[in-house]
Amino acid sequence: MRQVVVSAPGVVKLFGEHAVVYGKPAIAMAINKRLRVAALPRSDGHVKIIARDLKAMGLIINVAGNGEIAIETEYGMAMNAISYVRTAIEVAKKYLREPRGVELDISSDMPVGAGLGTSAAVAVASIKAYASAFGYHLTNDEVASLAHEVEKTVQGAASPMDSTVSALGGIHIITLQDRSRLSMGPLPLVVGYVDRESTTKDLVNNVKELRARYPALIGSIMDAIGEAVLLARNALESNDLATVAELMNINQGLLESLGVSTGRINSLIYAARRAGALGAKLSGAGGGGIVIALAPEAVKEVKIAMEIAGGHSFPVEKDDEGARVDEG
Ligand SMILES: Nc1ncnc2c1ncn2[C@@H]1O[C@H](COP(=O)(O)OP(=O)(O)O)[C@@H](O)[C@H]1O
Ligand SMILES: C[C@@](O)(CCOP(=O)(O)O)CC(=O)O
Ligand SMILES: [Mg+2]
Repeated sequence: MRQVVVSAPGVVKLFGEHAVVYGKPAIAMAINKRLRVAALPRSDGHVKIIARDLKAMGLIINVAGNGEIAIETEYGMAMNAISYVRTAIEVAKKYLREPRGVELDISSDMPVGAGLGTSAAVAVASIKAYASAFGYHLTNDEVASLAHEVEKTVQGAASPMDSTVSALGGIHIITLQDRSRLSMGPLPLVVGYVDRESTTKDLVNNVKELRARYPALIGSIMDAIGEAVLLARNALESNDLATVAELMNINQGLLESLGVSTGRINSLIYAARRAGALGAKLSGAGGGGIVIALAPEAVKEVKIAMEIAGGHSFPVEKDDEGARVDEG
């Protein structure tokens, strides 16, 4: 029995979120913020999940007459919160054909459910940690496709974007069938974030409903997002940051028209642009959550401006390494 610790990076979506679910390309980058899963095999066959970053949901506290305290959380909410990890273990067990018990202890550098791809990172790290704890070596390609299965199962419709980039690291242009790693210089991004009320699953579903109501119109918006992604690829590869930033602003306008931006997100975006960001957009499913700002000359100013506008903020860089065994 040995403990194994695996980490996987978070993912910022530079271009193309939502439209990627409908077959358009998207560009996403692994960042230097990680989620870690320590896996320890158990001989009793039980799966125990210690999720240190999840907030207790629907807390029920019962204090008896004798002072004894019983604490519960609302069952359905707790099951939802843990659904990615549970499904990751189910998928890994099926793949390894040898169900075994494990204790998973999860901790993360990132806000949960804000657009940094933590659902994919937790699936990637849990699958790799579970397999490694029992002596199986899964390649990061295998982990990527298993984690995509997890995202599809829990989210409903899900692209392979976050699962691929978290497993492999670096920056990739991705479609439903294909991916290619981009080679480019450093990209100085500042993340700002506000709380997100909805999950990615709900936001993807909102866009699906909008598309069903206005198929041609939403189809053209998604075509335009796809076009922006292709232009952005060229700009990134030729290190033309001014064009990258301009395309980020255009992509933001298109996301706004898909109904996934919010007033608070827009406040951060405009604050970042006023403070010197060349481009800023929401990143991920939206509905709150994170904004990314490209500010080569004004990282500090943009960080402060987004904080004054009511967000939390931190700079991020590209991480070329994907999922890795850190210990064990
Ligand atoms: N540290 C964590 N521990 C356990 N589960 C996590 C953790 N981080 C994320 N998750 C899972 O991922 C879900 C958030 O996924 P999602 O709504 O897709 O947002 P995002 O992927 O942008 O962070 C959480 O509700 C939880 O199920
Ligand atoms: C909206 C979407 O394009 C990205 C969602 O990213 P996140 O879960 O918000 O980090 C959905 C997907 O690609 O599966
Ligand atoms: Mg997610």
